[in-house]
Amino acid sequence: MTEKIQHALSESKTARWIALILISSTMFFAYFFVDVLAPLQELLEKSPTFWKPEVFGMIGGGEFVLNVVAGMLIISGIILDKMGIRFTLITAGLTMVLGASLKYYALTEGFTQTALASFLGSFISGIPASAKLAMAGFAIFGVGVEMAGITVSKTIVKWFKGKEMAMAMGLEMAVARLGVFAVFQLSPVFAEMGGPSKSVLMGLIFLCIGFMTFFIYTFMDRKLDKQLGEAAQLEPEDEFHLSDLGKIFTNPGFLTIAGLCVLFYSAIFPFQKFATNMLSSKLDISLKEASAYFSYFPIGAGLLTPFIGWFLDKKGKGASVMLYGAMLLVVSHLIFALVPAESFNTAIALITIVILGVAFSLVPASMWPSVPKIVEARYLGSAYGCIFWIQNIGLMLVPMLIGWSLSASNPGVSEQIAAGVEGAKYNYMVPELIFAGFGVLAIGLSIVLRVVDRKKGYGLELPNKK
Ligand SMILES: N[C@@H](Cc1c[nH]cn1)C(=O)NCC(=O)O
Repeated sequence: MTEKIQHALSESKTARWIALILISSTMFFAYFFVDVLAPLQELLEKSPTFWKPEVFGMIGGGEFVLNVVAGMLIISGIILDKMGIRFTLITAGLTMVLGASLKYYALTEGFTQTALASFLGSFISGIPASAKLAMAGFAIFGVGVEMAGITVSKTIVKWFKGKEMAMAMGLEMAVARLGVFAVFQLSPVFAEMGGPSKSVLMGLIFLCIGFMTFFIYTFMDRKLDKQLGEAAQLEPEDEFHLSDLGKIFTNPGFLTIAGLCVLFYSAIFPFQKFATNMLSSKLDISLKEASAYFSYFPIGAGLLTPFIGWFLDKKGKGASVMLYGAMLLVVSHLIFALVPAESFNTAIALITIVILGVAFSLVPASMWPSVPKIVEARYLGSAYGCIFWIQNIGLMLVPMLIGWSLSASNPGVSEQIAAGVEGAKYNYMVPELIFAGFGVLAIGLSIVLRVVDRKKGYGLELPNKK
């Protein structure tokens, strides 16, 4: 058995990195689609869609509805542990393409003429028919993207455990963040060519390419499993049981990391949806320019993440790094909230984006490789599923909260924007203070995590590389 492991494909550096490139490429396209409408908030507020900030926030949160309410993320984790990596990757890829196709259809002219559009427009008149269908499509896509995320994490553990695991996870996230960079650069350009539906169509085409890279990877995965043979087969007592969910939800390390995860990411991903409009309002610049500035946030974070991962593999200090990330998160959101528009300029905006980008590399780089240290390998997929489920509750509700708080703290502005009033813009102080509040709570939980780690001996401060 030892010999089999020694000759396994995962022992070849080249094979490991090829596997990583293939699965990361899909995540590039998936993250592109996640934020494809983010730079287009103001366009969507106007004709023909008329999506107010609350509706825009609801669509953003809608991505996570099925994962949270129907428990799809927990089910995805169980599917992963029971059915394996190959089956789950293909299912995730197809689900993303299906959901994205629906979202695209919702924004086409063709849809507005259909009986479905009349039916969807016949109830809850504050939410346009296009928004309702787009939300349904995005919710289906959301099941796929989260299923893909947990499967990719488990796949990286399979190939890199005991080797360059944090660095590999960091690189995967870097490639995914490049997808966010690309979308903030390209989505406004595509929208100029044919409106928001053109941007979504391009995102859909990219997702089809992403499905192909997942598919190609499955051949490597099959080969690795064949080579490992019985070494890869779990003993009956090692199999995943439903009762393991109880173990996950009573594990103090898991609960603290999950809490930290929902707080931290609630101040990042929902912020991404509103950041273009916030920068454009605060700096008084066009959406295209604001979107281009903001694109440096994911790319900066992405470039730094593998280096932080490399450091964590060599030196450890994972729990402390999460604390520093939470601190930087608070600093950046407080700058966005409290520096008045008259003093806020491009330099301050870029410096603040860099601070937030550093936070966005410190926390993910240390958080995801920490999970295999606190749970057993046989239910690792379910543990990732459960963490993402808790995270998705925040990602579902926070965009709605932010959209609502933006409208409530700026009475009459959305009506002015829809009517095309020159110079009408939002003040983002209240939403930014809400984001900073999540960061403060995340600092508290990072401190708790360090205490729990010391008490339970998870080794979160130890290097990953043996
Ligand atoms: N929930 C996942 C994937 C995701 C990205 N945007 C919305 N959902 C996640 O948080 N992955 C970890 C990361 O740091 O990207």
